[in-house]
Amino acid sequence: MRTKTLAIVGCGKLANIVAEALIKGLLPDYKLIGTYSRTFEKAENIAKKIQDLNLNYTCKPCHSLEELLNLKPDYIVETASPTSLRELALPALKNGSSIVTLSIGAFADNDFYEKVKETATENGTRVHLASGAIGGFDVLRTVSLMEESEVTFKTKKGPNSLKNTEVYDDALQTEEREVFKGDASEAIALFPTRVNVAVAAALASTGPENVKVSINSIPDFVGDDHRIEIKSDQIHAIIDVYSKTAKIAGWSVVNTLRNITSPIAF
Ligand SMILES: NC(=O)C1=CN([C@@H]2O[C@H](COP(=O)(O)OP(=O)(O)OC[C@H]3O[C@@H](n4cnc5c(N)ncnc54)[C@H](OP(=O)(O)O)[C@@H]3O)[C@@H](O)[C@H]2O)C=CC1
Ligand SMILES: O=C([O-])CC(=O)C(=O)O
Repeated sequence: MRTKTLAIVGCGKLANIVAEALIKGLLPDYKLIGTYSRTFEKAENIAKKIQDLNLNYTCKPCHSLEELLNLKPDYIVETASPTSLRELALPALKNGSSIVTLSIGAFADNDFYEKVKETATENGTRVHLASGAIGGFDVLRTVSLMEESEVTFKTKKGPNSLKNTEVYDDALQTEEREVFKGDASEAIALFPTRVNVAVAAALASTGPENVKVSINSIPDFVGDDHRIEIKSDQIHAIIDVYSKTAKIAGWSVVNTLRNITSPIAF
């Protein structure tokens, strides 16, 4: 398979996991040719790590999305935010770049989701939703094809990860509480960068307005636990993923990129 060119948008913690995996040789089918982040130095940091390898290509830190798109990467890894995905998806897909994204919450907006599908189809490009901090998209999608189902999504978080949201108050440090109950669209509207996983599970199954989401704050809880349950006439499946940190989400991008070029796809 021809080597694919790759670019990264949003050069924070998860992007660095992807870059380190590439440096370790885990993404042999890709050349990382460009980086872009709101803070230029962060794009430079990753680009420098690649340049220091003295490979036969250049990794360019970009000052704007437009500059990055001009590099015409085959794939763009988006590890910035749902707002960033909204900004880049259509221009990237029209530019001939497929996208691997973690900011799946942006697709809770059905009009945007449909426009993305249409644009990708028209331009022969694709959007890959990385599994992030959850998994089981295969079983969710398969059951949804088979028959009607009900899907619930229950998350446990520590109170500190809810700071700077409107549900946070200091009492959460000592008392367990359900801080949100609603559907996946309402959840991402309230927590724009914290429940991409709920929208991802919903898109893989019954849709953001049909998946019932519950978020529970537990004192001293470290990490996140996401429990997805799908029930239909024939199937009852539970996908429960605890992660101490969000690193699994960065690794899921590496896994997705490997799957794209692998002769055996999972
Ligand atoms: N699906 C999933 O399971 C998960 C999804 N996520 C998603 O992944 C994203 C990245 O997570 P993480 O790496 O931990 O976060 P970080 O904050 O460490 O990194 C995000 C980076 O993207 C940059 N950025 C933010 N907005 C924009 C923008 N509009 N244009 C360009 N750059 C931008 C940030 O700005 P700057 O350069 O100024 O620092 C920062 O460097 C999260 O926002 C979340 O949406 C996260 C965890 C799990
Ligand atoms: O890390 C997690 O558990 C989930 C997360 O941030 C997201 O879905 O945006």
